[in-house]
Amino acid sequence: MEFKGLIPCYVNGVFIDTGQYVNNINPVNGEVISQLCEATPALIDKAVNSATFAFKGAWGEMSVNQRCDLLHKVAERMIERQAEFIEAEIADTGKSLFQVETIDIPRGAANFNVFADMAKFTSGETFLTETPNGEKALNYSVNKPLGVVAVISPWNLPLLLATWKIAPALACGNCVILKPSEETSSTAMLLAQVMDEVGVPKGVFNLILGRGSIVGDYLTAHRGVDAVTFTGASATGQHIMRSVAQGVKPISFELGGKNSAIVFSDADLKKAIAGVTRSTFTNCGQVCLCTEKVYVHRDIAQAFIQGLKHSASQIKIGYPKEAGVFIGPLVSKAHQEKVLSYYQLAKDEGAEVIYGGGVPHFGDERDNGCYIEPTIITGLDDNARVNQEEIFGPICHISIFDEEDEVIRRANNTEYGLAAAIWTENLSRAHRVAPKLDVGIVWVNTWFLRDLRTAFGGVKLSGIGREGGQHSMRFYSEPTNICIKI
Ligand SMILES: NC(=O)c1ccc[n+]([C@@H]2O[C@H](COP(=O)([O-])OP(=O)(O)OC[C@H]3O[C@@H](n4cnc5c(N)ncnc54)[C@H](O)[C@@H]3O)[C@@H](O)[C@H]2O)c1
Ligand SMILES: N/C(=C\C=C\C=O)C(=O)O
Repeated sequence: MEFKGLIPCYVNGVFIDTGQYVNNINPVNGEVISQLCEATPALIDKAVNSATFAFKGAWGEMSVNQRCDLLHKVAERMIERQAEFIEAEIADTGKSLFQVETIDIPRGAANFNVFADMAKFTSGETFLTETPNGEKALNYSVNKPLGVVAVISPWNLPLLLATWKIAPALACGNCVILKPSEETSSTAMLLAQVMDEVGVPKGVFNLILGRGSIVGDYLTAHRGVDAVTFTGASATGQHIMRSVAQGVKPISFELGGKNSAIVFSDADLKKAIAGVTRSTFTNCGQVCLCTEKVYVHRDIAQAFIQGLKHSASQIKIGYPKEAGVFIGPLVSKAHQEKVLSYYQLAKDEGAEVIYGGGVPHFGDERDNGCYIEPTIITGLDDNARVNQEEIFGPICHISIFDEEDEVIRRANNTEYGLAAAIWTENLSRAHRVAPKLDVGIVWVNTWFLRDLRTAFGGVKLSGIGREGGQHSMRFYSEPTNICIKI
């Protein structure tokens, strides 16, 4: 069935035009490029029933090796079709070709390979028990899947963040219902096609599309959903927590951040400038791990600030496929307005704008898009709203510090706790400072360098739980301990 210009849902192995639509906008020029088919409550019920049936049937009866072989086939087919995935991701997000072909799509496929391998080597535990009164027993555990898992993903790294959850959930034997962001559903539809092509049994993977406040809400509260894994804003996470409370369902949350980069006087200045440029402006600042607060030691502050300003001025903004373009537009008009409101707030709060602060003028269709200038500001107090609230755009505030204990306290002065980056050539200092930062992830002399076996997630308003490696295996399964008297 051809869905010209439509992005259909995918339920129980069938692509479905629901007859109610949400526009999909190209953030480069503001034009409608397609329409996603918004799921109805009846279709969501059908998705939950199909997933439950598959969980108890074809998928539940499949061996780990058979399941994981299929997931490797999904990754293989995604790579075969990567050109289509690249086109779709760029159409929805406007992000640069460089980013999509080096991060978004390769990681989308890698997530399936890594967790398919991991599931084959994940075991239970065994204990031979001898009690004080001489009884003996064998204790062993078996890991069982949760059942039907709702995956709700954001618009900033659409394919990467959806498959970061789908892959381990399926590898552990669960069935999945994916609700991607209504801003970026195209690669999710391609993923459904790939699942269909490689023969993932119907009902194992389902795709329901539409607005989070309507479709997402109905899904998370659904009695037939056994667990929810969510990546998105902290406020949305709070709402979902209330929805799942009734059923006391397992939740895994990757939420917002207000991340610091700390540049010590003994940093390699060139590396630090390049690193903070990447950590602030990658994906137009739309990565939960991005830096929005920079603390630089007084001794190198002026050199660092001039260097970062020059580095920001070299960033090429433009069409996604234009040679040398590092960043494109923000994802939507609404998000552009949100980020611009923080640019204005910073000025109202008395910030000094070192670089940027507005909207680039192209003199063509891009002026109808959602572009924004990379921006560097300074001069605000740590407790200013701009230094406390997540902006999720290409902006950082630079503060100067003198002492190590001072900067640790200031970097921790936030309700979030996701990530931080430390720049220092003194590794004793790095090992001393990193554990004192109240975050889930610390990078030293690098940023966003990822080993998928490591714990990924945050504390405080940045999330609940960890995913990655065995952390994912543990979240997407439940152990049953069995005690046999000997
Ligand atoms: N910690 C991380 O790994 C991580 C990664 C990416 C984005 N984020 C955060 O996500 C935010 C930006 O992404 P966003 O705007 O898509 O977030 P969002 O919370 O608005 O939306 C995320 C997803 O939740 C859905 N949703 C919205 N309201 C819902 C509801 N009431 N019930 C169920 N689902 C609902 C949306 O449709 C979307 O699919 C930022 O705060 C960013 O920090 C965090
Ligand atoms: N979860 C991951 C990245 C999250 C990025 C947030 O925007 C990852 O790299 O696995």
